[in-house]
Amino acid sequence: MSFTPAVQDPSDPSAKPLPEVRRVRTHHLAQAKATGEKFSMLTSYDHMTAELFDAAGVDMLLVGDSAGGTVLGHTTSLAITVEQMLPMCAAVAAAARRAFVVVDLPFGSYEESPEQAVRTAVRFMKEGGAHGVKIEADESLADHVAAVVRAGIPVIGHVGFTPQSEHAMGGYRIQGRGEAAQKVVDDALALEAAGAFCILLEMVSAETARAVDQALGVPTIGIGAGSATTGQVLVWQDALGLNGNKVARFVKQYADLRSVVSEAVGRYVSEVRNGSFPSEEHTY
Ligand SMILES: Nc1nc(=O)c2c([nH]1)NC[C@@H]1CN(c3ccc(C(=O)N[C@@H](CCC(=O)O)C(=O)O)cc3)CN21
Ligand SMILES: CC(C)C(=O)C(=O)O
Ligand SMILES: [Mg+2]
Repeated sequence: MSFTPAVQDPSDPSAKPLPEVRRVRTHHLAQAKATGEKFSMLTSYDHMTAELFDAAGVDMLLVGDSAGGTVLGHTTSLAITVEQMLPMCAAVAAAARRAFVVVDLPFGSYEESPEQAVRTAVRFMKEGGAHGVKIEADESLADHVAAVVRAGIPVIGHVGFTPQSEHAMGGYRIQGRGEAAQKVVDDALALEAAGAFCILLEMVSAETARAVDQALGVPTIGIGAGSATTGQVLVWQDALGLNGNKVARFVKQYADLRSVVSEAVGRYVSEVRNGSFPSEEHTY
């Protein structure tokens, strides 16, 4: 998405001072669907990656509950709490100049009632500085989404494979195959009717994702959902090759940060061991 310049080469001598950056807004994402432009989303859980990804032109930053795995070392999406995610959200929001910052409502923080969903979403907007929230929901939670929307909070509805329901779904499985495609379409339509400004599709066939995108007026974001969606999202540690675990087939690795970091840290360790660091120039 290109409505405002996002990237500038700092070594370009003809570069003008950075213009005021215009924030990505929900209507820009709606426009992108209308004009056939694509937009990018990447997760971020801290200030420095948020600043980097924002400056590199990422349109939306997601403070995902995937932080449970990538930051806290959990093996499930179920354990991370609101109290753990709030400071991550605040750190990302403080760094994002252009990107639209979305935070996941974690498992257990929105299912009880529309009131609970509003209360949690308000905390992320107020204390976390988020610009919107993402809620894993099907048709049956549409009234929770509607209540959050009524509070003036932009909501992304997350359908298809929803990791917080992994036990109910029988594990990490591709959703919406064959006859199950209609359920994904119905869930997405119900969340759109509830006021969601965007629908995220996780691990559904490209065919199902295309059907959902065509059925909806609002834009879609995909992860493991093919290329028909208006936006794409990946977990940053997966996309940049920092994740040492096996990553899903939908991940493309744009860098190999593990080898960059291992090599650099290895040199640091050996220079400390052999006394060559610190040298004169790093000494007062
Ligand atoms: N680091 C990380 N990356 C993610 O993409 C991610 C998270 N964490 N946490 C929350 C959810 C869970 N996600 C995942 C994680 C793994 C698979 C996976 O292992 N998929 C396999 C099997 C799919 C199948 O055939 O049913 C694959 O090889 O793609 C899928 C989605 C996506 N999200
Ligand atoms: C994988 C994305 C969509 C997510 O929900 C997360 O990072 O938690
Ligand atoms: Mg999530």
